[in-house]
Amino acid sequence: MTVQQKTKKARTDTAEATASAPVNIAVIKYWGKRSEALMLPTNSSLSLTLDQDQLQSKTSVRVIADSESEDARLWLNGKEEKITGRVRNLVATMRKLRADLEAKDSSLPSLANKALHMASINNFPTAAGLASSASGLACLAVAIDAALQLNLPRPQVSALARLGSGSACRSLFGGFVAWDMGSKPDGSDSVARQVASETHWPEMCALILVASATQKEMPSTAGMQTTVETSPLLQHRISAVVPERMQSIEKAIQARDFDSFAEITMRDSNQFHAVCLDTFPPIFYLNHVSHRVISLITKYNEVKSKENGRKYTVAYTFDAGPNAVLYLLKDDVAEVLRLVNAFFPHNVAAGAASDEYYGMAKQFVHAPADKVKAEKDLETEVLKGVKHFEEKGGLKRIIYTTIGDGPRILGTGSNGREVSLFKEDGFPKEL
Ligand SMILES: Nc1ncnc2c1ncn2[C@@H]1O[C@H](COP(=O)(O)OP(=O)(O)OP(=O)(O)O)[C@@H](O)[C@H]1O
Ligand SMILES: C[C@@](O)(CCOP(=O)(O)OP(=O)(O)O)CC(=O)O
Repeated sequence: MTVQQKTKKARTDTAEATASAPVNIAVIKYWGKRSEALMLPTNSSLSLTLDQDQLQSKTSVRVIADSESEDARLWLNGKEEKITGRVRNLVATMRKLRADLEAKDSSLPSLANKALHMASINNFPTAAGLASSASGLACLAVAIDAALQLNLPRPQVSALARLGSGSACRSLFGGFVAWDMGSKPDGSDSVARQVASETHWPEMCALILVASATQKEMPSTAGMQTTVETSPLLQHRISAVVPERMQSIEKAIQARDFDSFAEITMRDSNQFHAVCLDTFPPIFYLNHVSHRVISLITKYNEVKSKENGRKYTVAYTFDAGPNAVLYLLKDDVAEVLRLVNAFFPHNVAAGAASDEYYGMAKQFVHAPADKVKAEKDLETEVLKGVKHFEEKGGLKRIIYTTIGDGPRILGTGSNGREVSLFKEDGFPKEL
């Protein structure tokens, strides 16, 4: 082998990258597209990026150097998946960007027309209303960008991730992220941007009450399409509600004004589910457990307000599924968690072991002795005011997390061997 051949081989061998990306949970919900082809929304939205140390997608992408074909293959959680039209589009668009670079500079390794292997894992339930498509597609776009050595700026990777799933464009940034709907027909002004970084409001955190970890009946894509076609309430939401809410919630975030943030968040979740009910035929994402969570939080906010003078201590929000995401400040987590426990007692015998059920939330479960009496009184007052207290049935798991950063490149080329999801032969490692 000549020196030149060796250099070329070494270069093409390193065309692999592994990335991780976070989940984001919206407080102003995206629901509806004005262009399916360009993945453009009917309204702006805003989300909080959750810490990827708790919830994350991890994806490796490898360019198969000695391949003759332009195959693209995807393994999700260890199983090969059929590639959807959207992922195909994402891959084709990114390959085209690489081909343009190679056409301009013939010294670049040829990566654009080689087979691409993609492997991804989620460390939480997939397609269960926990925004796996957001972290998953964001991660894929970041890993392809690195594997194809495109080095695109984050806003451009965000726009590419959007082709895979709308909400994914927000997972490209940490902290508080807006997706401005834009108005141009080509979608060039429909972009995500960071409103405030993950360090802006360090007290903000989230408790996710998992009511179901199974796949939902109506996927978001199909659900929102039917809503756009049939719901008059959606039109009102788009024109008269969201524009004002986007401005108000951005202001609340900048000012760290939890009362305003919480009220807008809960109202927007309520309206999103009202729009689902206004869809014909109707879509139901909330279940009885979700309704019980709403009653509990509403009562708790009311009782707590007399004590701390704040209008709201906790804000709930629900995506396209029954799981509740509670946004609250760190100092209130322990009390809220113990209240949730009193309302939804965790039955170790019937469910997951305690560690699995609570995860990181376990640190908050036991009340310090000096708080026991005060908390018991508050608990009694809240619980006596909430209906359905005696009912059985409850939560599958509780996840405690904070606000986190955007995607991370975990390794590239031969420096990424240890973190890679691939074996030497370019096929996924056993999980
Ligand atoms: N890590 C991943 N890599 C690539 N694609 C993924 C990944 N995780 C999820 N997906 C894709 O996203 C789909 C799930 O999206 P869906 O919108 O149905 O659920 P969700 O994102 O969990 O819920 P929601 O967006 O309503 O909160 C999966 O079937 C898969 O096609
Ligand atoms: C309820 C939501 O979570 C809907 C998310 O929808 P998706 O982004 O999953 O839909 P597609 O763009 O069709 O892939 C609200 C939100 O995240 O803003």
